[in-house]
Amino acid sequence: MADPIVDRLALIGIGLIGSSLARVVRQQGLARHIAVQSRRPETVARARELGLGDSYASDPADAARGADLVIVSVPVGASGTVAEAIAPALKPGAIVSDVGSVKTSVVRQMAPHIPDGVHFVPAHPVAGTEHSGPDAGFAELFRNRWTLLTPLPETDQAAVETVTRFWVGCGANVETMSPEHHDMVLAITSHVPHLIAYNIVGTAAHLEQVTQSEVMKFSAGGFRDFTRIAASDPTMWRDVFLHNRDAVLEMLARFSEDLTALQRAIRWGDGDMLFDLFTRTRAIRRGIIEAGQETEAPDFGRTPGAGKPDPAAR
Ligand SMILES: NC(=O)C1=CN([C@@H]2O[C@H](COP(=O)(O)OP(=O)(O)OC[C@H]3O[C@@H](n4cnc5c(N)ncnc54)[C@H](O)[C@@H]3O)[C@@H](O)[C@H]2O)C=CC1
Ligand SMILES: O=C(O)C(=O)Cc1ccc(O)cc1
Repeated sequence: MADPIVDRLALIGIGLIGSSLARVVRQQGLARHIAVQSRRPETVARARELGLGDSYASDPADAARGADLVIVSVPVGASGTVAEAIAPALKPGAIVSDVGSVKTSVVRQMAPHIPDGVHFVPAHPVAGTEHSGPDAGFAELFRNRWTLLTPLPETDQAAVETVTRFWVGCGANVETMSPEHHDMVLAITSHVPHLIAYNIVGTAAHLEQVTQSEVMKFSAGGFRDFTRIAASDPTMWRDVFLHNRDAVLEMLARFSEDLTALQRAIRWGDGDMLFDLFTRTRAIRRGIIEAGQETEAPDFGRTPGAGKPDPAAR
């Protein structure tokens, strides 16, 4: 077990990400004390049953008081309200971070509330599943995954280093970039793919209603993969699209143009165009696997037990 990186860690929000952090922090000994917060008494009670923390609160300020590192793991649309609530309780020298899937909006919402003398290091672990809540977390979630940090140019370097060591302790690889760049990259690699999944499952469900066909019953592998992604948390994803609006709309416009080109190729029987694109995309996937960034068949949520709490980590 490594030396603790911080004395007192406050986890504001204890869903999939907050509870995965609680488990890995406990397992790796990254903090001496874990203060857990959640709004709803039922969730606090469940976190207590699971033994996720050393102390429990429903008021975010109570959890954040005296913490060296505060990690906010709530839907991105709630990050400003949470920052405002914890601000009076933050001690000088504390570090505030988050895990939100969108960064420009989170910085805009949270930064104005961060008191002088407190460091703000926004972060995004690019790791997750379609499950949510404190039961869904597991200690291995961040292992060999990226965590992207988006500190502002004036952010204290020592605070960035502490947050980097923290995520490395959780098993992640860490890279730093601007919030704007982050939001562009994630729009095409994560946000638009989720929108496509929500859309195709919605379209199929609509067809099912209209024709009484057996779309769902006989769905092939590709569609099943979409249904997994389209089962992701509605609140979280509503907030992602509302808060990364510009980048998502820009990437969607590009996507629609390319889709129209494919539509045309199909209509006019341009097999070469289809074959060339599919050959290039196959090479991209194989390149990713060869670079060791992905296994042949990611298994999130498919194997019974995957995505469930890790009893050894409690
Ligand atoms: N689910 C995923 O795969 C990933 C999620 N993220 C980000 O992590 C953050 C948390 O997501 P999850 O842990 O998946 O969500 P979750 O739904 O499992 O947990 C959310 C937590 O936030 C609390 N919460 C919800 N609304 C709130 C509000 N209005 N005010 C205060 N607290 C509120 C809930 O009580 C719960 O404790 C989000 O910002 C999301 O974008 C980042 C990487 C992956
Ligand atoms: O479940 C999946 O396939 C995901 O893509 C998980 C995920 C969701 C949101 C993020 O910001 C990062 C990762």
